Amino acid sequence: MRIDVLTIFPDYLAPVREALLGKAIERGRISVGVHDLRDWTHDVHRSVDDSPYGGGPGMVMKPDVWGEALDSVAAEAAETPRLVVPTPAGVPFDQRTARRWAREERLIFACGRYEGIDQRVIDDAARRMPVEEVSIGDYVLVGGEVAALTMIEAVARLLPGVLGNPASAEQDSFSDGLLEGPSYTRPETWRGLSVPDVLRSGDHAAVRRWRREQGLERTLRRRPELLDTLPPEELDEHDRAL
Ligand SMILES: NCc1ccc(-c2ccccc2)nc1
Repeated sequence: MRIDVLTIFPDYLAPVREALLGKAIERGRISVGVHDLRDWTHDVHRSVDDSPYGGGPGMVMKPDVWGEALDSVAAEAAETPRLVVPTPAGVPFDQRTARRWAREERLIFACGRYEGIDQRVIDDAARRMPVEEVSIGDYVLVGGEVAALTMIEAVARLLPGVLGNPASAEQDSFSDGLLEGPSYTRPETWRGLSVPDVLRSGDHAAVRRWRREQGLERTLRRRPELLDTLPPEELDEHDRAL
């Protein structure tokens, strides 16, 4: 998969080259291009924003600069990219979306700053490629870079050869629609707290049952709404009895 990021703060994306994702890039599992939007300005001040039509606080990012930048980055490879625009006004990002995007050949993340990007940039891009305006939560950041980094990590970890142990991607929270239960490791007792006996019993069926019950109880307590969207076959009568 090729991922491109357009931003006026390219250094904000430096963490993508660290640790696990950095290894995946070195191994060629993904390639990540980070581009400075100002490279597509033509004025001496390299300006990327202007005052909003209709008045109001803050500035809006200029369509002409974004249009040229997106045309140029999209043309860098043959495949039609999917354009992702992080915004507080977007559709909520979730694990389903991460799994869907993990099947894409190319993603481009357009990181806005200020009050956001002139809407015509998105409308024009949608004539040539799929575009998704996506939110990672109901809060406002100062720009889209942190959101892009978050979504890049959520997608990249699902790609073959990125995670050391692919099984953990299958078993992590949300993979079966439930939250993950608690985890434990040595020592067996720590500050007077002991590991649940079942996990040391060697009874793998019992461990599986216990972990599912823990996930269900945690989901019921912390995110009951997730149970509404669970496919009916996901919950057997034992689960429902909890
Ligand atoms: N859903 C989180 C999120 C995503 C993007 C932004 C943002 C803020 C300012 C300018 C451009 C994007 N804020 C919050």
